[in-house]
Amino acid sequence: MIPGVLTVAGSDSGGGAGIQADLKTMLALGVHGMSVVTAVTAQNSLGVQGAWELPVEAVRAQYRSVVDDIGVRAVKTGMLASAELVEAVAELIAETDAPAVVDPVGVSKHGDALLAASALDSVRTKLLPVATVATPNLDEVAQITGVRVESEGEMRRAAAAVLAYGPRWALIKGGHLPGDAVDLLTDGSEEHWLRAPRHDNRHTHGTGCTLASAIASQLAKGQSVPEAVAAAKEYVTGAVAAGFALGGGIGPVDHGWRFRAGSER
Ligand SMILES: Nc1ncnc2c1ncn2[C@@H]1O[C@H](COP(=O)(O)OP(=O)(O)OP(=O)(O)O)[C@@H](O)[C@H]1O
Ligand SMILES: Cc1ncc(COP(=O)(O)O)c(N)n1
Repeated sequence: MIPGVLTVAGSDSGGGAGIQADLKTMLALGVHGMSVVTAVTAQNSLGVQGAWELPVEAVRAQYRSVVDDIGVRAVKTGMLASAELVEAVAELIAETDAPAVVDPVGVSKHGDALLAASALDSVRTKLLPVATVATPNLDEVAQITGVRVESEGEMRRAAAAVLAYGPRWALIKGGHLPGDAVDLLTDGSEEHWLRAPRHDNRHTHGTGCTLASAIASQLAKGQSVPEAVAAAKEYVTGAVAAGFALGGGIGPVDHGWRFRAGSER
């Protein structure tokens, strides 16, 4: 049976991040991708030109349609836009018997807000406690916990601050630090450092969404959290290496890099 994975996230019209990145990642990793759209963005390689949230009822209905009939082996969350949506999604996850990967998306690569400032408290107190793995980048760590990380050594303190809100595991993404692309995965007792060479490629739109969806896909296939994160890191590293120009700004990572390996693009 092909395991089903559900993404609860915003739509990126440019196809590089959000729901579109999630579904492409799921296809590439051999699971059946399903989606709950929380918001629609008008977005391209230059930034986010507009964003519209869906009513909470529309989000609940999509989620229930999928879970009640088809069932899910893992859930991934991305852009949730408002406190109301964060709380509704946290309640739905709490009722679901499947691991949840929470990417607490705050701002886009271009600095456009994808989460209201008034929703931060709901992320801390409602969403993080139901996460199996939380995957904040360093800006999100600072917003959520107040801990500012400027070197690899400080990532441990950031992880402890995130774990204090209750996720089972924290994956602190060091993609924004100079040097190797280093992430720290920990549950407070085990510690796994994931290190990959930094690819000098500006076309990295969608890295965070891709990594979180890849983790959810691997969990759905039955891997443990450390195994799933290691496999997801390898997938996102290849996708960043193959990221390509599209439009006039930051292009997307290549979700199909493994299909294209050895063939002409
Ligand atoms: N230039 C790069 N080369 C290799 N890996 C990278 C690069 N940039 C980011 N990564 C990796 O991509 C994953 C996502 O990390 P990042 O910190 O970029 O997340 P994010 O900030 O949520 O994404 P985004 O910056 O797209 O919003 C991490 O595993 C990170 O180490
Ligand atoms: C709808 C939507 N969701 C999320 C992101 C962040 O993207 P990422 O952190 O993967 O680059 C985005 N730009 N747009």
